[in-house]
Amino acid sequence: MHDIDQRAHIERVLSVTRSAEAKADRIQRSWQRCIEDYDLDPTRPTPAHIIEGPRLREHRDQIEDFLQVARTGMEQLYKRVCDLGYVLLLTDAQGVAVDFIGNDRWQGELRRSGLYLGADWSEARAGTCAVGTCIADRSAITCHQIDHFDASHIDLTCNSAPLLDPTGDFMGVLDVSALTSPSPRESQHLALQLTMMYAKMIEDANFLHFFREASVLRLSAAWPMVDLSGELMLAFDADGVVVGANSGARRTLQTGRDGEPDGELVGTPLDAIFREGMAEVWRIARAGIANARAALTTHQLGVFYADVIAPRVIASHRPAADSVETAVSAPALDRLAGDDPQMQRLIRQAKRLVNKSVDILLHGETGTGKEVVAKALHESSERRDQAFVAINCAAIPESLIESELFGYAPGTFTGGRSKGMKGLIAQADGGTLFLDEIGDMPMHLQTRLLRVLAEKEVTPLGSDKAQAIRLTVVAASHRDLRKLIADGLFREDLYYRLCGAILYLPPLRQRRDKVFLIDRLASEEAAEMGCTMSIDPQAMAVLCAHPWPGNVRQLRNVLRFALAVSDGGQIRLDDLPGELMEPAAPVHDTAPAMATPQAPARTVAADRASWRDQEGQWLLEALQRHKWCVTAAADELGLCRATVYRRMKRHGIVPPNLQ
Ligand SMILES: Nc1ncnc2c1ncn2[C@@H]1O[C@H](COP(=O)(O)OP(=O)(O)OP(=O)(O)O)[C@@H](O)[C@H]1O
Repeated sequence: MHDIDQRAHIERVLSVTRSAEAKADRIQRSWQRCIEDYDLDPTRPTPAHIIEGPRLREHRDQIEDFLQVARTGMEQLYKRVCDLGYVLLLTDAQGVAVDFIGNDRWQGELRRSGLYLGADWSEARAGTCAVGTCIADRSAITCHQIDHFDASHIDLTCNSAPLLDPTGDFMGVLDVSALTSPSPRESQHLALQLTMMYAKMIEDANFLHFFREASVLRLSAAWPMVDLSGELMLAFDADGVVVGANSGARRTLQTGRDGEPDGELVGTPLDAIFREGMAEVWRIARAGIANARAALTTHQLGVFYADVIAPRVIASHRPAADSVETAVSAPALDRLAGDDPQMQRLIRQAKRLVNKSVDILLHGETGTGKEVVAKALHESSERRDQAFVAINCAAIPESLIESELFGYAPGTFTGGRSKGMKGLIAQADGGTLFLDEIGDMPMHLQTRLLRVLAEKEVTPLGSDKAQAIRLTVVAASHRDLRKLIADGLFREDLYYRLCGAILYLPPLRQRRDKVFLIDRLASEEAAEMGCTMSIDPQAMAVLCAHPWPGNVRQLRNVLRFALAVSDGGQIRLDDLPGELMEPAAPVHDTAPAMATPQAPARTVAADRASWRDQEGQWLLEALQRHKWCVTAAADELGLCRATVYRRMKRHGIVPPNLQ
C-alpha cells in the first residue's frame, strides 16, 4: 500500500499541474490533459462509470469477432495472474471494458472500483489511468496507485497495452489490474511485460483469424522462433501481393533507413520487398516448416527465417458455422457483398435478426447502402408481401413530417388536404417502416413516434381514434446519435427503443470486395441500358484505388457515366470521369479509433485537415461547374442533396446569391 491519503494526493496533483515547469513524464502530462482538455477537477473524486444493457451491447457488437479471439488469450493470461489478485479487462478503442475476467468473490468491490465489465476508463471520464493514458499515447503503461489522477483510484494498480487491428488501426486495450498491491512500482514490472506479451499474442491470433483465407508469411530473425511466434507476419494473395501486415512487420519492413515510415506495405508485391522474389516464397510454402534453410533477404539486406501458413479457409459464401442454426436463407442479403469481412459479418447478423421482433438501427456514412440493407432485410423476412415504406426524415419539410407520418382525419385541413390521408406509419402496418436520417427528426415528433412504438397504435392528426398497428422499424443514420443525445437533440429513450440491434455499414473505401461490387453495379447499369459490359484492368485498378467520399452511390453514378460514354459498354481508363484520374487524396476515417497508431498524431490531424480541404474544394468546384445548382452537383458527386447542403455548411460554402 502507498502511504499517501486522498487529500495529500489531490494537493500533489494540483501543485504539479499548477506549476509552470515542463511535465517530466507521461503521467504528469496526462494530469495536465485531465485539467486542461477534459475539465476534470482533482478535488472531486468521481465514482466509476459503468455502462450496461443496450449501450454496452453496442460497444461489444462492434468488435464481436475480435471478442471471441481475445477471450481465449485472456483466459490463458488469467490462469497466470489470478493467484496474485489481478483481474483482466479488455476495452474497446473508446476505453469501455467490453470483456472482463475476475474473481466473483470480490465482485462488489471490483465493480465499485471500476475493474468491471462496462466500466468507462477513457481519460476524459476517469482521468489518468492505465487504459485511458494507453489510448492517449498509444503505448503500454503502468498506472500505479498515486499515478492515478482521481483520488478514488489511488489504491489500484493497472497495466495496459494497446491492441491494433489487422489493418494497423488502434482497436482497444488489454489491461491487467489489481485492487491492492505492494507500494514499489517495480512490483508491476512483470505484470506489464506479461500484459504486453499477451496483447501481442491476441493481436497476432486476430491477424491470423482475419486473414484465414490468405497465405501468411511468418518471419523471424531467429530460426526457432519462426513457427513459435512469427514476429513479423505478412498476409498475401495468390498474386503475391501483401494484403495485411502485423505490427511487427509494419514496424520493421515499413521503416526506411532514417527510421521513418517508408510507404505502405499493403498492396506491395512480395517481390518488391524480398530479393529472392515470389518463386522462393512459393518454394518455402511447398517445403513446409521443416526446411531449416528457408530464409529471405529484404532489399535493405535484412535477413529473416521464414515459413508460410497456407490459407486455412477457402473463400466461399457458405454460411458461417455460427449462423446455421438461426439464420434464414436470404438471397437478398447475400447479394449485398462479396468477400468483405465487415459486410459478411453484417449479413450474418442481419440473417439472425430477420424474423425476430426487434427494431434495427443502421449506421453508416451517406451512400453506403443503408436503404439497400433495409430493403434486403424486408425482402428476406416473412413480411416481404407487406409494404416497405421509406421515409427520409431529412428530406420532408418539418411542417409536413407530422401529417405525412401520422396521417390526418378528414376536415383537419382545408383546401386540397381536406379529404384526410392515411399516414406513412399506418401504410407500413404489417410490413417495414424505414426511417432514414432518423437523427433529423424534430424532437416533438420523436416523442410521438416513441408513443406509437410503445403503444403499437397510431392516432391521425385531428382524430381521437387510435388505430392498432404491427410495425417493424428499421431506422438509419449517418450521424452519431449518441452525440445528438448528449447535445439534447435526440431522445435517449427513443434511441434504446430503436436499437434492438445495431448494424454498421463500412464506408466503401474500407471494403475489400470492391471488384465484386464494381462488377455487380456495372452489370446492373449495363442491363438497364440494354448493353453488355466489361472493364479493362487499368480502369478497374483506378476504380479500386479511389477513396469514394460518396460511397456506393458515387460509384454507381461513375459507372453509369462511364458506360454511357464507353464504346459499346467496354469501360476503359478514358471513360472514367476526370476527377478519378487526379491523385487520390489521403482518406482517414474520422472516428478516433481509426487513427493510424504509428503515425504521429500531428501528421494524422494534418492529413485529415488536408482531406477536409480537398473535400471542400471538390464541392466548391462541382457547385461552380453546375452554376450553383445543388441537385446537379449532388448528382455528379453521387451524394444526396441533404448531404451536399450539410457539407456546404461544414465548409462554409455560401452560394453567391446569398452572400
Ligand atoms: N450493397 C450494395 N449493392 C448494390 N448497390 C448498392 C449497395 N449499397 C448501396 N448501393 C447503391 O448505392 C446507392 C445508395 O444506396 P442507399 O440509398 O441505400 O445508401 P444510404 O446509405 O441509405 O444513403 P443516404 O445516407 O444518403 O440515405 C444506391 O444507388 C444503391 O443502389
